[in-house]
Amino acid sequence: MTWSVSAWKTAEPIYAAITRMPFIEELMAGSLAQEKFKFYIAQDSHYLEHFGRTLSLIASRAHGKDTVLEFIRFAEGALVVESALHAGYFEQLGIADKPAVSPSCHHYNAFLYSTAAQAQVETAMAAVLPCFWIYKAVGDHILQHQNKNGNPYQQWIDTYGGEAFGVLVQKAIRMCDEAAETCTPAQRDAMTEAFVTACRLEWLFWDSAWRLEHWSV
Ligand SMILES: Cc1ncc(CO)c(N)n1
Repeated sequence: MTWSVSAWKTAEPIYAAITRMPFIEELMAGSLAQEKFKFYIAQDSHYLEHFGRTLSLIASRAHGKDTVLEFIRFAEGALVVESALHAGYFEQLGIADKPAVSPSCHHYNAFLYSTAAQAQVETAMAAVLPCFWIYKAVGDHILQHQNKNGNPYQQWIDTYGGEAFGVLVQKAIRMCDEAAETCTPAQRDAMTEAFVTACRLEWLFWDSAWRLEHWSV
């Protein structure tokens, strides 16, 4: 069994829980309160900036020029393409200034930075994989089950459920599998642990938007 198949199996209950989250169910129905989506998009624009920086840090540590180049392109995608999507939403939703980073957004980015900086690079690659794979799976899940009539969040759904994002996700999965082949069983376990933690943080990110999370002090 490839590393990615076994990692996904381990994380499957987390993915299943994500598809049942009220944030995702209401996004799919188009009934999600605009306030919650606004909170999500504003935090996600913080997230994507740091995610892009994390990807470039991984690029600099990757083995092999092809992997370096792929991660440079991923970083560019996160910073340029996705921030354009957000700029559109910022205008549409009337978000003037970015709010302070929420605790969960901070936590997720700090996990990615510390893993990218300190863990073995294969583990760092596994830590960023859910950012691709969970979004693709959620995008596909929504496209399959939704009623498309006038959903105000259709652009978001089409971005992650679409073909172009799917190609990137397949590349990210393949590079992790190739990296895992060079690892010992203990190193593969470390990759899986990082993957599962990031899946939990994906859950937390949506949950924090649903709760309009803020710092208590
Ligand atoms: C929190 C989060 N994870 C993953 C993605 C997809 O890149 C995103 N936009 N936001």
